[in-house]
Amino acid sequence: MRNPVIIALDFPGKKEVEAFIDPFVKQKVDPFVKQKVDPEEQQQIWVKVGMELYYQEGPQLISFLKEKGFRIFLDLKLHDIPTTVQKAMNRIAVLGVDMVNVHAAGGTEMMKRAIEGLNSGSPGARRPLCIAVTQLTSTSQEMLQSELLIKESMESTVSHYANLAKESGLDGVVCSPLEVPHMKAVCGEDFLAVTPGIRLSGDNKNDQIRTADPAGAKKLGSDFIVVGRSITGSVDPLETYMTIQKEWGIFHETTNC
Ligand SMILES: O=C(O)c1cc(=O)[nH]c(=O)n1[C@@H]1O[C@H](COP(=O)(O)O)[C@@H](O)[C@H]1O
Repeated sequence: MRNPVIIALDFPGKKEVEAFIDPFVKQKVDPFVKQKVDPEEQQQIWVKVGMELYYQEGPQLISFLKEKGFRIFLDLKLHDIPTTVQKAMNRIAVLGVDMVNVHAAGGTEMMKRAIEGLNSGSPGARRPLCIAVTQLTSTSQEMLQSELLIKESMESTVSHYANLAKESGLDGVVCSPLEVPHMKAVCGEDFLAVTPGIRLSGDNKNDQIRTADPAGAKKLGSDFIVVGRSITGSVDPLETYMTIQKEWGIFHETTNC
């Protein structure tokens, strides 16, 4: 079964989140919207809570979203010395979120200790998936070379960071859909590719550089797509979510449509 689209809740506070999720909750929308499916097969909607929202609302917002039945990717992109990251991950695990992330640039020791922190904070429970940001989707090949002084291609750099993440015991990486085939060839099909930088054709790219549309991301092998402004900034977010789910292929693999 495909993973549903992850909606990036990039809002300043809970008030805006409540207004946004209201139609989703009211219609009890699931990723197979408008299709009759066996309730057993229904999946929960995934949302991503990032720095802006979490720094404003804190752990209470996570409890609120969990009570509403959402699955949660807590995107705080940890990047610090290993001990600090381990201790922070122990606290994050206690929140009971489904997915968390670090920057692979923190190195293998930091990533291993992130997993240790998550394990120690999830006794008896399944630890959250932990993925590593390889290169932000706002970084261009030109920036990679001129600002970060990385001479390799974007694809090789992403795959190298992904390999370090795999060696450190992580579950996958964040990259753009464009690097997924190379990354999977290096790390294997089972190593997760979570890909932001998703735009519908005609959408403003804003600050994203390495982008693809949902169908393109599917073709390139992404496991999860993360979509923010294309949904949150649209006139009818629920309708746009459904359109993206369809392009992403949810219907295709679960119904006869
Ligand atoms: O880790 C992330 O989620 C992330 C990594 C990355 O390389 N690029 C990236 O855009 N993101 C996040 O994905 C979301 C993309 O939002 P939109 O550009 O509005 O679709 C934002 O919340 C970003 O913080």
